Amino acid sequence: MKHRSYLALEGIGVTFPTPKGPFTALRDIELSIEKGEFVALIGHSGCGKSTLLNIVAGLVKPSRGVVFLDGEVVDKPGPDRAVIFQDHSLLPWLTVEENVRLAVDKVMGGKSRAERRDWVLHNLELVKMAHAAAKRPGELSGGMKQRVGIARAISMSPRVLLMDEPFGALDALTRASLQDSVMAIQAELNNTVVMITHDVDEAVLLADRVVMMTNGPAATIGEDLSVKLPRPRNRIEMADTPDYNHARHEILHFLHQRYSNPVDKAA
Ligand SMILES: Nc1ncnc2c1ncn2[C@@H]1O[C@H](COP(=O)(O)OP(=O)(O)OP(=O)(O)O)[C@@H](O)[C@H]1O
Repeated sequence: MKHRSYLALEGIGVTFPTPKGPFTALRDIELSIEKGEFVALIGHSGCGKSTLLNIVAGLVKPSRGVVFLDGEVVDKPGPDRAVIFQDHSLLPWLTVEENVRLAVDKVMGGKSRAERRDWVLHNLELVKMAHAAAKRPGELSGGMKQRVGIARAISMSPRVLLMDEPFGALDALTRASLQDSVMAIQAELNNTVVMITHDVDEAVLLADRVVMMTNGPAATIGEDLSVKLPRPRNRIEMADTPDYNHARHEILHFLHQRYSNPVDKAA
């Protein structure tokens, strides 16, 4: 029997019906991700990254192909695939603790109230937000809200963590601090992660593999680069190493020479 990876996207294609006729967003996507791998997905705006992530989340149905997770076909959303969006989507009328508890209650229904509370606080500690457990989202900065969003996602112990530009709305310093936290959490939990990013440095810093997508319509995977940098990674020490610069150069070449931004081409 064929070996299938933990997360396997096989022959994925997506065609959307539009008023102007069918629009093929993605074609022939083949992607195999092993358990514990951190994969960054990069490509120009509109190439279909969110569509691909949403297919794994079960929010969009592919027109062709199948997604397998741990041997099972993915065809609907489920708590085994937690999604973190750019917009944290916390409920404003609940406290930080209550927001995370909503997710925990979904997956730990059989556990006692005290056990669930401990688990919520443990996850808030992982993202360094236990001190703000009683606060409401309106009292938090953007970076803090995103930390709570991460706690909510990992508290469900998902099989796959899906992140759609999770730090896109944050300033550079806050972003760096969250990237460091994500690396620390990853070192502890070894989650399987697929993260969309537009940031080349972020992709190289965080990922084991950087999957680069061609421009749409009918976008597909153009390159799949292994990032062989040792962990733990330190952004300052890494910046001067040949391996870091090589990975960065490969991605920049792909994005700005082989598949330059379609908007620039049209100008
Ligand atoms: N429901 C839909 N109906 C029709 N077209 C769609 C639909 N969803 C997405 N598209 C189109 O599919 C293409 C891919 O969209 P998608 O949002 O996945 O791109 P993206 O790479 O995530 O973009 P960005 O980086 O700007 O977020 C775009 O051309 C978009 O207009």
